[in-house]
Amino acid sequence: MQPKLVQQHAAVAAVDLVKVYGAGDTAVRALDGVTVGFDRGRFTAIMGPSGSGKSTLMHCLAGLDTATSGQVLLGDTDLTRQPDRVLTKARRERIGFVFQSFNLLPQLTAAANITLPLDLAGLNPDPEFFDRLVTTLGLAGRLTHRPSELSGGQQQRVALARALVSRPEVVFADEPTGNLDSRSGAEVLRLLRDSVRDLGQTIVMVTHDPGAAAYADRVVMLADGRLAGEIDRPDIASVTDALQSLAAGR
Ligand SMILES: Nc1ncnc2c1ncn2[C@@H]1O[C@H](COP(=O)(O)OP(=O)(O)OP(=O)(O)O)[C@@H](O)[C@H]1O
Repeated sequence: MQPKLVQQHAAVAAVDLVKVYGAGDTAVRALDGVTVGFDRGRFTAIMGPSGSGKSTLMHCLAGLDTATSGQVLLGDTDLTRQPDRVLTKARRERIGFVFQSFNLLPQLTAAANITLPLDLAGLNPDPEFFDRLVTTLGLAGRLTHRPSELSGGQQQRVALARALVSRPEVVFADEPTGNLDSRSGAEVLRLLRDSVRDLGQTIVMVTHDPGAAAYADRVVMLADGRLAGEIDRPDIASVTDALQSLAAGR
């Protein structure tokens, strides 16, 4: 696909992205020329076999890792051409993160964890949006609690509020339900989907779980560091079939 076409509706895009770890005989080509756009206001899941490059792609898209060649476009900004201080600012102000391990600060209350990225950027939360977010996420009665006083599902909802509160251009979610029981996991996935539907949020999620991917609007498949197909409006059966075909080398 032409880079211009990929970029047009994309909140974030990779253009001919290559990532090589190491050098010489032991070099690993984790990304081997990936061109893909992630549309604004959509929920996309990245899937593929273990070692296919999912985490590497997400880390490069989020400016957490540098690519060997190619471009990462966040809106009109080419992240691959920016000095560290610009990358740090972009990560803080334009991108939200949700990790498998929640990554909350144990000494801070839920409310302080949620507003931390804004505090670090010297910005104030929009009080109306903050209230709407914590009410929607079922956290209104938990704001003074510390992470150790919250269940896993509640901690992940705090992490989700933290990712959404600045209305970032993209939220990256890395196996966000990996540490949750199936009920709490389903709740977090519903909330991710609702934030796309109700707030117009753009979400890119890496997952191994076809059940989680079925909440997305689109699934992008990777194999051996390359794009290996995509599914529009996925369901569990179509995702499982595609993964099985990849595993069988078809
Ligand atoms: N820091 C690193 N140094 C060397 N090789 C690496 C490094 N990180 C990843 N790799 C290699 O790059 C390839 C892609 O890894 P990556 O973690 O992106 O895959 P993945 O699809 O996310 O895998 P998984 O589903 O197992 O998490 C793998 O072969 C991996 O071993």
